[in-house]
Amino acid sequence: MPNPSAFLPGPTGLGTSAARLFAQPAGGFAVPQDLGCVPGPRTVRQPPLVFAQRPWADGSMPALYCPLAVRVDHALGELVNERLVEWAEKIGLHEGRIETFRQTGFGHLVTLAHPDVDDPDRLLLAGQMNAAWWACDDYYADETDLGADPQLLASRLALAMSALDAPPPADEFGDELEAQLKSDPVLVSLTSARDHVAVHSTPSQLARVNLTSFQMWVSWNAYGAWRQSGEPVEAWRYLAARQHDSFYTSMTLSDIVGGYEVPGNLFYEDRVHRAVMRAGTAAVIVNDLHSAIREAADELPDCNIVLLVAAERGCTLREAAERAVALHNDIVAAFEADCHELRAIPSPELHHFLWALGGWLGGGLEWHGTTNRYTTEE
Ligand SMILES: CC(C)=CCC/C(C)=C(\C)COP(=O)(O)OP(=O)(O)O
Repeated sequence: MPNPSAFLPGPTGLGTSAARLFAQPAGGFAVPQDLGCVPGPRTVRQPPLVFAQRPWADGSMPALYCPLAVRVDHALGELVNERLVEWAEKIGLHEGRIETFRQTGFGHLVTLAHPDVDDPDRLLLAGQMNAAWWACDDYYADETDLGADPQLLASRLALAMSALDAPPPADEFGDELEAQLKSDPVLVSLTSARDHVAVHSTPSQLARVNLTSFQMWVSWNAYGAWRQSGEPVEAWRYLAARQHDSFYTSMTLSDIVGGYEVPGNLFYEDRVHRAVMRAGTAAVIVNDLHSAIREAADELPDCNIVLLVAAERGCTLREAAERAVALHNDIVAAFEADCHELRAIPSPELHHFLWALGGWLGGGLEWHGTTNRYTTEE
């Protein structure tokens, strides 16, 4: 892969020298006490992240400042993707659309996004969880021709919560719920993916995945309400909701897939939380940039930062996309600075996790540029 920084000018602010993340721990603030850090070296593959100006789409847009993909292993991605397709077929997810699902390549996404992990089974759990979230997104929230309906959204998402976190038995009421949960492949996919996550996670990590899903769905309910009322949505309001509806959700899997745990009190420590949110938001702006055209085509267009900025400012889609790129780049530069600052916290798990977020950013951009999800019509 060519190094884009070789032919594109680098940014003038943060990260310009930055080819090497984590080379120099920064000091300057007190190390929090009692955060449950587990000291000690880890022997995992973590080559230094290389932040660079990366061309995207047809190369005519301003570059995205983002780590390079750490690992591009097509054969491993294909293996994970085929296992994911087998799983989807078994539970009836995407019936009649399985070839489209195969081509979307979520197995490739997770292989790119978790570059520290070679184990196909651990990558599969990420593929299953992401595929299940995306199935909710497509069938419940976004794709009108797949049955998404804003009037049904909140009720469907309430059941999705039960699919991830089933209530205790409640006599005949519980039986009815169980029958419902088994009747919809989207819900089955959530339960099945969650069960696989549970095999590899601590109770606290599993609860983190559940609760992060639920907070994401609150934002989806807001989008559903906006679609129903037809009220104009300001870009700032959308971005605020997007914070909890971002690839932050996917990134909560990174330590589970990697076989370690960022302790809860560290994961939710303010500065760490902000860094993780920045990474999730930057990654999802990449998604909005790639999906703007497809989302505009739905009869009930989806919220998307490019479309909203264009509508709000009366500018062209290209100008709006340029604004989104600039925002993305600022957020990634701030994330990069966070990573340097957080080196001062003596937790190998945290350092691994921050590295993994950078890996996710790099792999996520790679996948968005290669999947056919945003380029082909069904
Ligand atoms: C975490 C996860 C995979 C959730 C699915 C929904 C989500 C946050 C995205 C994939 C990004 O949002 P969007 O709905 O715009 O995604 P698509 O453009 O439909 O792929």
